[in-house]
Amino acid sequence: MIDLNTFHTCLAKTSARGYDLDQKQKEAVEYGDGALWLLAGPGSGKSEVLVTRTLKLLCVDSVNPGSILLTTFTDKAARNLEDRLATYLAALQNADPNLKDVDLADIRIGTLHSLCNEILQESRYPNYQNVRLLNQVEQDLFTYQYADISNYKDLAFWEHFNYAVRDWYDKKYPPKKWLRAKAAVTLFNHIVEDYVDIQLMLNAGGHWETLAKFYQQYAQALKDKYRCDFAHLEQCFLDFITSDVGQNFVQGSDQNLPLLYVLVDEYQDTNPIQEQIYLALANQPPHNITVVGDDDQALYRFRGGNVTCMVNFDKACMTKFNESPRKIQLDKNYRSHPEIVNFFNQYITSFPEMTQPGVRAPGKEPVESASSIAGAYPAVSWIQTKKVGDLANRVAEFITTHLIGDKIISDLSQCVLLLRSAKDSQQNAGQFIAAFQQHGIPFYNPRSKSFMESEEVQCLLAALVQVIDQNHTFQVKKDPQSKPFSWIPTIQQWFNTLNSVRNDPDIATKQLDDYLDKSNAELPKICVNSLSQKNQGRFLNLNLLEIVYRILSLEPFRTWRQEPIKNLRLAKVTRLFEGYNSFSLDVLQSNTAGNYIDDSFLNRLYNMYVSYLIETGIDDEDEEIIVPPGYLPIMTIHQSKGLEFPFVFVVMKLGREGKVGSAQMLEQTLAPFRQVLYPRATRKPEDLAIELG
Ligand SMILES: Nc1ncnc2c1ncn2[C@@H]1O[C@H](COP(=O)(O)OP(=O)(O)OP(=O)(O)O)[C@@H](O)[C@H]1O
Repeated sequence: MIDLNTFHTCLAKTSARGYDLDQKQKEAVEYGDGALWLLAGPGSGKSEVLVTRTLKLLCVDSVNPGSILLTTFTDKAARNLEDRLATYLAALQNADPNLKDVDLADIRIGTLHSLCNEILQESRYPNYQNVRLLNQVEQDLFTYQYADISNYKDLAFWEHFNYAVRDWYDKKYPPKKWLRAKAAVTLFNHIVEDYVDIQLMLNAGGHWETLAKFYQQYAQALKDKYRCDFAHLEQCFLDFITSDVGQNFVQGSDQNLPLLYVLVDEYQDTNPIQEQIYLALANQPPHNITVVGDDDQALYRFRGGNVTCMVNFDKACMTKFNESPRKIQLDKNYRSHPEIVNFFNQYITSFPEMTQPGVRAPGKEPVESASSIAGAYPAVSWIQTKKVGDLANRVAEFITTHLIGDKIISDLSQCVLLLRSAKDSQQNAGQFIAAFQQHGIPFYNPRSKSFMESEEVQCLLAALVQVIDQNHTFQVKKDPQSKPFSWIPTIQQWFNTLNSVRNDPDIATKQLDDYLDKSNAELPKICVNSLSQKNQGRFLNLNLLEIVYRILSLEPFRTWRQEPIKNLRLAKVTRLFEGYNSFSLDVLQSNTAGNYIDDSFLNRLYNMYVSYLIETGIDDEDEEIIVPPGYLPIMTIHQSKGLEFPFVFVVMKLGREGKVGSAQMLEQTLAPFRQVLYPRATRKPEDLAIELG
């Protein structure tokens, strides 16, 4: 294989990384056997080090790729690791043809969920046989349909867990069914991910006991119906890995190589059950586990990420392996101007809560500036106004007169505007968009419209409703209290959007018009005619998903699907229908006379599925954003993760830092029920630390 010096020299070439690693980075790459705890500051090259360490194992130490598991928090980050590995390996293979047999395809690389699923299937683990893995939407639908908690209307119970209920405005009444189902999903996921001892919760009595029983019913329903959600996938994997069969997997067998190295990126976003999994995977001496993360960049608390795992990795190793990990702090920042680094150091310790013992990783030194960016200019400054509109105007003026006027940037895509939400409503990006338009600043805001507000999604849904509900019966549907359903105006809005598209002379809608007219008249007839065919009764062998596919094959959807953002959204609707379809609830049915689709079918569709889309909204945070030249991008901090910009505007409300978020409330209230690996402190504030460019 290749020797260490040649390895470093080759990667430092411009054809690969383009710079040599510093001493601490190299130390981390070269570290031998045992647990390694890499505490990294922002822009300190942590992913770079993890990738280089993996390659060093492969190319210098000749470790078989099949013995390495490399994981991170999101699919996007996993793809990024894969890309870097492939680029650098190609450079190494060029330098040394002996490395040509190193095959990255054999590394187990991906998010933990994807790896757990893959390994359990490969190993044919009996408890995970013939199980359908539910995605987020399917878990919501499952809970709505099969979890008893969704029908539980006890006001005192929901008040007790009110921090888990989103958008519950009228607290005089229990939350509506969809809000209850969504809150239940949050609570159940946390129970599993926080590694809660359900017996402790049962013993606690009162609302906790009620919750524990509801959880047990939900977990049983999953089993009975051969479904599994992501949190239970992790639990199942932990059971597997700690079983004899699982130990065979870790130690190697005829079927697979032993798992010798576990490397985890973004460890600050790990949750307690994942922590258990990683420790179990590395349970064999010499415990080759490397974790990399920055406890000041824990962004995914709302998805169950729990920064205490990163902060206490030493305690976890001591408890589990009776050994301390080697701690290396990557404390040089290669990305930002020294003034930004200074600002960051002060900002992060400016909250009293962040200086409490056990809240940040022990002995963490301030970040040192090491970037080549220099110059005596105010690298950090702020604009403070009372009204958002004034702020938006000042930002727009700053961009036109200073950044462009003084030639600080050569292209708008070198800046980014970061907001809590990029939606174009007044309280979010709306006033910035107005100010940019006024100042002639082209902007790129792919998430300006929420998923459900976008033209293509509304048209697709309206077209589907038009096909199956030709009489627009949705307009007169009433809830159990005989009040019109709150989602009716939204469906009407979809129709307004569809009609304006159909009336637009510049958009080709002939195919769609024909299909809608024809299917409208024919669909119920086909349903009723199938009565005579092969005992199909009044059911038609056609489901909603097939109608969705049909609509998508017509203009204007064909053209829309050529546009990446629209295509992503349309594909997502299709996936949503696939999820709905998997419940086998949507068998199309007509009335006996064959002139309209049966009401019970429509009621289920509207009450369960359409109201889900409308009331809970769809999250499209994770899609990759590619910023086009010439445009100023607007995005959320989560969307910007992994991207670099020379100039960053961060919009924040002063004073919100002390607010306790719902995820944090969950973390704190569940803490007494958690199975204790070691004692840990929890953080008080929302702890959102962000890096300026
Ligand atoms: N030793 C080094 N010399 C010069 N540049 C470096 C060095 N190490 C890292 N960099 C550069 O610093 C930047 C940050 O690297 P990388 O993206 O790996 O950091 P990170 O710690 O994962 O970032 P983040 O904090 O955003 O997660 C990159 O542009 C990288 O090329």
